[in-house]
Amino acid sequence: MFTRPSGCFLKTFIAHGRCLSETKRALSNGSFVRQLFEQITSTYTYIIADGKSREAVIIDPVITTVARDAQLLKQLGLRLRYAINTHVHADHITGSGKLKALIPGCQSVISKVSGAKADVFIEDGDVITIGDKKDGLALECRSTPGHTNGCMTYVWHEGASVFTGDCVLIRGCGRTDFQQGDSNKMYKAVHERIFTLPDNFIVYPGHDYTGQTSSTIAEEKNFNTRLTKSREEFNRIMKELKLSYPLQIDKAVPANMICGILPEP
Ligand SMILES: N[C@@H](CCC(=O)N[C@@H](CSS)C(=O)NCC(=O)O)C(=O)O
Repeated sequence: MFTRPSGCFLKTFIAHGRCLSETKRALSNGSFVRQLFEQITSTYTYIIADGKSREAVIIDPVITTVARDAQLLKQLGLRLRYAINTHVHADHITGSGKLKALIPGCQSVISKVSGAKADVFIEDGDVITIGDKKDGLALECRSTPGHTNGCMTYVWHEGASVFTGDCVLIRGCGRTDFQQGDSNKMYKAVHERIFTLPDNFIVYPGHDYTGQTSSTIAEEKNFNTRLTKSREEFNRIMKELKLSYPLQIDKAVPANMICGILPEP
């Protein structure tokens, strides 16, 4: 049974006009989402905590901000169970390997399709649970290929929240021009697996380059500048994006295939 979420927005630290750490969704049972920002690659990391057990997961940690994240988990009295990646990132190295080394009991998670190393491999329809088996916190895994083949979107139904990684971004979407990128697959995945969620669900993206932090399904269904178009128009937009390659792509992709564990120099 789902409980009704009550909105609670608590800004904790602001730098350069951007909130670096913000509690977004908090439920009356103590469960919450904390959004954290990494400034070099404009990446969002999320801690999702189960209020009752104080167990937590982290989505898309970045290697350079692992110390910050580990300290916050400690301060909040949270036991990290899973470091989850939405996909094999091309712009930054994942922090999941480093978090595993720092926090005993933490396991890394990624989709099986990604081909990357991890402790736990997930597939479409799997549910990641923490806390009590019956009334703990549950994240549904939805395969949403297009940016990469192995992209997963995570749905926290009880918190009316969806973590879209580099699939749906606020008013935009992830690029589809490398790493098995495919705009047809992305369009289908978004319309069938993300835009079919209830309108009030909060969309938490993997990045934002314009200073925004979250959106909703209703907003993106109405105002997304790419995904509201026809499939043909969407394909044309994605083909003509002509973005330069991420600066760290050559070291990030190979490192992320092995959980962000860098070989000794
Ligand atoms: N300049 C950044 C890379 C920016 C970029 O390509 N972002 C990706 C997600 S990370 S692979 C993307 O999909 N962008 C979509 C868009 O429309 O901007 C860097 O050098 O790291």
